[in-house]
Amino acid sequence: MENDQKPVVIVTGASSGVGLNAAKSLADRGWHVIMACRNLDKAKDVAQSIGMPVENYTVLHLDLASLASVRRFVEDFRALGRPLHSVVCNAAVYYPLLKEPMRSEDGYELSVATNHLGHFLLCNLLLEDLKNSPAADKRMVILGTVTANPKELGGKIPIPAPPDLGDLQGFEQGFKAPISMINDKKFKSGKAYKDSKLCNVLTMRELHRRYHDETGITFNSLYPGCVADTPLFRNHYSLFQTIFPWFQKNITGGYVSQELAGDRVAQVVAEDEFNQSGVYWSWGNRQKPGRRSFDQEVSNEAQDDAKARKLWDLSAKLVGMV
Ligand SMILES: NC(=O)c1ccc[n+]([C@@H]2O[C@H](COP(=O)([O-])OP(=O)(O)OC[C@H]3O[C@@H](n4cnc5c(N)ncnc54)[C@H](O)[C@@H]3O)[C@@H](O)[C@H]2O)c1
Repeated sequence: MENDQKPVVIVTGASSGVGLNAAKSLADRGWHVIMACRNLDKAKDVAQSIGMPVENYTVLHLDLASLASVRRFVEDFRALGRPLHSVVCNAAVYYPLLKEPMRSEDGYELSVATNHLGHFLLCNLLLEDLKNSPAADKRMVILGTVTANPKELGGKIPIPAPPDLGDLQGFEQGFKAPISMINDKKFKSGKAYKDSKLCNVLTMRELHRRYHDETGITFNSLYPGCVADTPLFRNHYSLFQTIFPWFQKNITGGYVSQELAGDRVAQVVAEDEFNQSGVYWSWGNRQKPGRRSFDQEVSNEAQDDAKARKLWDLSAKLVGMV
C-alpha cells in the first residue's frame, strides 16, 4: 500500500451506523481510515457503496470479543508501516432481550467483553503506536452514551436501571458473572450494555490522568446524540425498532441522523476546537445545535476517579496485561 502523508485514524466497528459515517466523513476530509471490522467483505462493500475514496481507507480484521484478535489486529496495523494519528473506539453490541448472558471467546459477558475489555486492550496496545508516531496532534476518542449522562434527558424520561458498577465485584471475580448480575442478583442484559459504556467513559478518564501530560495525546469521550435507527437496536423488539426513531423524531425532538452523528465524531477527531483532553463532549439529546463539555452534567459515577483506577487495575488483569 502506498504510504502517503495522510493522517491515519483507526475506527472500530466502521461498517455500519455511526462508525461508518465517521469513517466516511474522515475519508472525505482527507484522512486515511483503518476500518477495523469483523466482516471484511461487508466493510469493503459498504465503503464502496457510499463512495468512500478507495485510496483513503484500508479494511483490517478486528473482533473485539476476542483478546487474541485484538492483539492480531495491532500486529496487522503495524505491518502497514503507517504512523498513527487517532483512534476512534466506536464498535459496540447491545442485547436488550437476553435472559442469560452470552460469553466472549475468553469467557466474559459479551457486552462488557466487546464494548469495554476489547477496547481497553486495544487502547493500551495502540498507546505505544501513538507515542511512537511523529504526528503532533494525536487523539483517542470513545463513544459514550446517554447512560453515562442521565441528566441529559432533563429528568423527563425515566431511564430504567441506570449504570452502576457497584464495588466492581464482577471484575474481581474475573467477570465470569457480569457486574450487572452480581449487583442485581439477576442478569439484566440492557444494564450490561449501560455498564459497559460507563466503563468506556471511565477508561478514557483514566487514560487521560495517566498519559496526557506525559505524551500530549488527548483522551476524550463523546456522545453524538440519539441515533435511533442504527443496527445497534437490531436485537430489540421489532416494534421498538419502529417506535423508537419515531419517538425520538416526534416527541423528544432528539433524533440525530447517522450522517450527522458520524460527522460529530469526525469533528472531535479532526478539528482544532476539540484538541483538549479529559473531556466528555456531548451534543445532548434535545438541544440539536451546539455542544458542550459537560463534567457538570455527566453522572457522578462517570467522574469517579477512584473507581476509574480500580476499573483500570482489574481490567488490566482480565485482558492479561499484568
Ligand atoms: N445509536 C445511538 O443512539 C447511540 C447513541 C450514543 C452512542 N452510541 C454508540 O455509538 C457506537 C456505534 O453504535 P451504532 O448506533 O452506530 O450501532 P451499530 O450497530 O451500527 O455499530 C456498532 C458496530 O460495532 C461492530 N461490532 C460489534 N461487535 C463487534 C466486535 N466483536 N468486533 C468488532 N466490531 C464489532 C458492529 O459490526 C457495528 O459495525 C456504539 O459505541 C454505541 O454505544 C450509539
